[in-house]
Amino acid sequence: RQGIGPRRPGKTADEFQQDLLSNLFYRRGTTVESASARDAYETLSLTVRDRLAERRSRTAAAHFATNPRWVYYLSAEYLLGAQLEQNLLYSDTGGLAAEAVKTLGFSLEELEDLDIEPGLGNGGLGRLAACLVDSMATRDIPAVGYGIRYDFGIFHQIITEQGQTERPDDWAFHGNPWEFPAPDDRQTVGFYGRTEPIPGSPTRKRWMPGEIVLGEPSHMLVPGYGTETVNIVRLWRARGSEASFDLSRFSAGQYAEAVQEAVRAENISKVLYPDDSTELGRELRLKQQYFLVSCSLRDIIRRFRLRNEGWAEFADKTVIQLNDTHPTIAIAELMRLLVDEYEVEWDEAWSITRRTFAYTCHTLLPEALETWPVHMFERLLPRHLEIIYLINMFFLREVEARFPGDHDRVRRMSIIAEGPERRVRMAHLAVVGTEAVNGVAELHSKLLRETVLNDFAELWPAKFQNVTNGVSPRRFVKIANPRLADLITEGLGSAAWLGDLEQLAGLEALAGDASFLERWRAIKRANKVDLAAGDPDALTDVMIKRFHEYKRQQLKLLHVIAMYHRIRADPSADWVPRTVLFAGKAAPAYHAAKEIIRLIATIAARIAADPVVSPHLRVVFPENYNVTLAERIIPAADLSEQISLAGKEASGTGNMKLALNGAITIGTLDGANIEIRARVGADNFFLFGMDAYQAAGAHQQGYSPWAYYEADGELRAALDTLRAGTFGEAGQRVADSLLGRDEYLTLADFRSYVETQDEVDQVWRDPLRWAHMSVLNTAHSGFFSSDRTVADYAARIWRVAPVPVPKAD
Ligand SMILES: CCc1ccc([C@H](C)CC(=O)N[C@@H]2O[C@H](CO)[C@@H](O)[C@H](O)[C@H]2O)cc1
Repeated sequence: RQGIGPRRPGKTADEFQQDLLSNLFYRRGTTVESASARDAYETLSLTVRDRLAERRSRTAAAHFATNPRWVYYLSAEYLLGAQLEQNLLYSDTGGLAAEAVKTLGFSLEELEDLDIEPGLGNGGLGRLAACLVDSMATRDIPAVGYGIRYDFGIFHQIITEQGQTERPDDWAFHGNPWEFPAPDDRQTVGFYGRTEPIPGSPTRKRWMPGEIVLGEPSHMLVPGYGTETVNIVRLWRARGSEASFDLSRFSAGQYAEAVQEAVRAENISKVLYPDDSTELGRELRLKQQYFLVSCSLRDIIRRFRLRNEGWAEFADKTVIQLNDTHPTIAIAELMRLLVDEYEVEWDEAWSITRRTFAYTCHTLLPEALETWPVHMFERLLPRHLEIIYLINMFFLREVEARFPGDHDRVRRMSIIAEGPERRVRMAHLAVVGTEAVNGVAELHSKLLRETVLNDFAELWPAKFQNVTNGVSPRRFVKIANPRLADLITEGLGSAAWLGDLEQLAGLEALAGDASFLERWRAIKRANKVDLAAGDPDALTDVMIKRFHEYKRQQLKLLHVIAMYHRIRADPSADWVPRTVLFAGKAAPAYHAAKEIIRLIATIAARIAADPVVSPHLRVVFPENYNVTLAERIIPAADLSEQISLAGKEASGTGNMKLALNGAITIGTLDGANIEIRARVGADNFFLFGMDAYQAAGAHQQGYSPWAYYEADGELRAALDTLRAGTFGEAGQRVADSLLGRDEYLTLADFRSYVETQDEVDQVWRDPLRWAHMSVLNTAHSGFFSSDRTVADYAARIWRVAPVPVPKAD
C-alpha cells in the first residue's frame, strides 16, 4: 500500500478558497451565510491541517522507507501554545488564509482569538518539551513526542485583591480541530494485582493486574519550519474497557455504580497536577506516570516490530528521552515487557534498556526529586517493584566492587531509600537505567555532578553531560513579535535567521546605527502600546514565570516598596517612570507563593490609588499567564527579571525569550543567565548578587536576615512597612518569613539588587545606549535557539541523523 498519498494541496488563492469552502460545507456542514466565527475558525483550521497532513504522509513514507533510528520524547507535560498562527506560518498559508476568510465575513485576527491553547503543562519543563519537538521536526529528526491528553489542563487563574483563585481549564470544551484520534492504536494498561513465578524461569514472572484501563491515543501534527518534515505528538487518554459499564447495575437503577469503573479509569487522565516543584506523592500521579509509560512503550514496540525482527536492533533504532523523573518508571516497564512478555534474558534485556534510555534533570530542589513509598509501589505496581529490587541488587554489587567497604556510599546511592518509610528514588533509577544524564545549563549540570548526583558522577563520569536549553525563534520572535522579525530580516537582508539563529550576530553591525536604533525603539514602544499595561514610554520591568520563593518575586517586591518610599520622600524628583509587570501561577497548595501574589495585588491597587506615586510607578499583574500571554508580554519588555538565588534555577527559558526580543537582563549568576551574559557581554547585562557557591555556604555559616535588616535602612523601612500591615496581612506574613528563615537569602542580595536597579535607571536615561545594548542582546542570543539544543542532543546523546523528506512532486 506504499506510496499512495493525498492530492497535492493547491498553492493558489483560488485553490485555498475552494478547499476552505468544501471544508465548510462537507466537514462543518454549514453554509457561508450561516457560518459562525467558530465555524470559520474550525474550517480554516481543518484546511490548514490538511496541508500539514499531506506533508505528514510524505514524512511517514520517508521514515518508513529509511527505517531510521527514532527519538521518542516521553514527557508528562507539553505546553504547545495556540496552534493556528504557528501552523499558518509553518504551512506558509498566512496570506492565503487572510484573503479566504474574508469571503466568510471574518478577519484572521478574530479567528486567531478563538484559537485554543492546550495547557497540558505547568511551566518551563512543559514549554521546553514543545520547543524541542518543534526543533526536532525543523531539523528533520524522526521523532515522536508522547504525553498525556489531560481533559483539564493547568488551571485558569483569576487574580483579585484576595490574590489567586483557580478555575478548571476545560481546554477542549469546543473540541480541538488540531488532533487526530487514533482509536485503532489503543493499548491496555494494568494496575494493582499480584505476581506469580513462571515454572522453569528464575527471572520471569506473570503479573495479574487487579485493574485494566484502556489508553486511547490522539495525535497532533508537529511541522518543521522551512522543511517538509511533519512529526507528531501522541497524547494518551484513559478510558474504561468495554466491560467497565455495568449494565445490570444500571438497569437496577444504580447509575453511579454502573459507571464507577469507567469513571475510575477516566480519572487517570482527567487533570494535570498543577505542582511544578514539590512532589505531593499522590497515588493517582504515579498511576498517570505509569499509564503514559505503558501506553507509549507498547506503541514504540509496535512501531519497531513493523520494520525490525528480534531485539538486537532495538537500542540501535530507538532512543527514549525521559523528560525529568516523571516517566522514569519506563525503565522498569521496558524490562518487564522484554523479560516477562518477550522472554528476553535478563542481562540482554538490561543491556538493551540501558542503551535505549537517556534522562534530563530539570531541577536542583531536593523537594522536586520524586520518591515514591515502597508500599504504594507494592500495591499499584507489584511486578515493577520486584524488577527495581533486582536492578538495585545488581547495581549495588557494582558500587561495592568499585568502592569496597564504603557502606555509607552504598546506602546513599541505593535506589531504595531505607528508613521508617522505605521509598523508591526515581532520580537514582533514572541515572542507573540510562546511557546519558544531562542538566539543562552549564552551572546546573556542574552542580548536579558536584552535589545531588555526585556519587553517580564519581562512578560514571562519562555519563554526565550538559545540554543548555533553548527556545523556538519561530514562536517567540516571528509569531510573537512580527514587527521586530521584519526589521531583523530587513537588517540582515534575509529571513534565514529563523532557521539559523546564530545569524542574528549580523545585527551587531547595526547596533551603532542611530536610524536603526530609532526603528528598534519604535517597535518596542509599539509593542508596549499593544500590550496596554502602562505608559509606553515607561521602563517596562517584567517578571514572568511560575511563583516560587527560589525565583524571588519577593525581592522584586521589596524593590517596589523601596521605590514607593523614595518617590513619596521626594515626589518632585526626576524619577525614571516604571511599569513593573508580574505574571505567573502558583501551585494551588503552595501557600507562601500565594501570599506573595496577594501582596502584589494589594500593592498594585495601593500604588494605583496613590496620586503621589502613581505618576512614576505602576504595578500590574495580568492574570492567567500562559504561552499566549507570554507572546504578548515578551515583545513589550525592556528589563528582564532573572533574580533567582544563584544555584536554584536549573536554566530558565523566559530569560532567553526576553533577551532574543531585546530585553536587557537584570540577574544573578544562575542557570542560563551565566551563558546569556557570557554571550551578550557583561556590559549588556545587569549583574548582581551572590554566586552559587557564596549562596550555598550562607546558611551553614549562620546566615541572619536580621543582620541585614539592622544594617540597611532602606531594607528596614520596606520590611517595617510590611510588618506594620500597611499592605495587609499577606505583607506581614511575607515579612515574617523573610525575617524568619529567608531560605533563599532575599535580604542578603537586597542591597546589591537595588544598587544595580539604580544603574538600570541611569542607562535608561540614555535611550540610544539602552537601544544599543538591546540590539546586542538580540544579536548575541542566537545560541539559545532550541534548534541548537536539539542539534546538541542529536550529536551527543541521541546519535541520530536527519532524514530529509522529499518535496511533493
Ligand atoms: C514533582 C513535581 C514537579 C513537577 C515539575 C517539575 C519540573 C522539573 C519543574 C520545571 O519546570 N523545571 C524547570 O525546567 C525548565 C526547563 O528545563 C528550566 O528552564 C527551569 O529552570 C526549571 O525550573 C518538578 C517537580
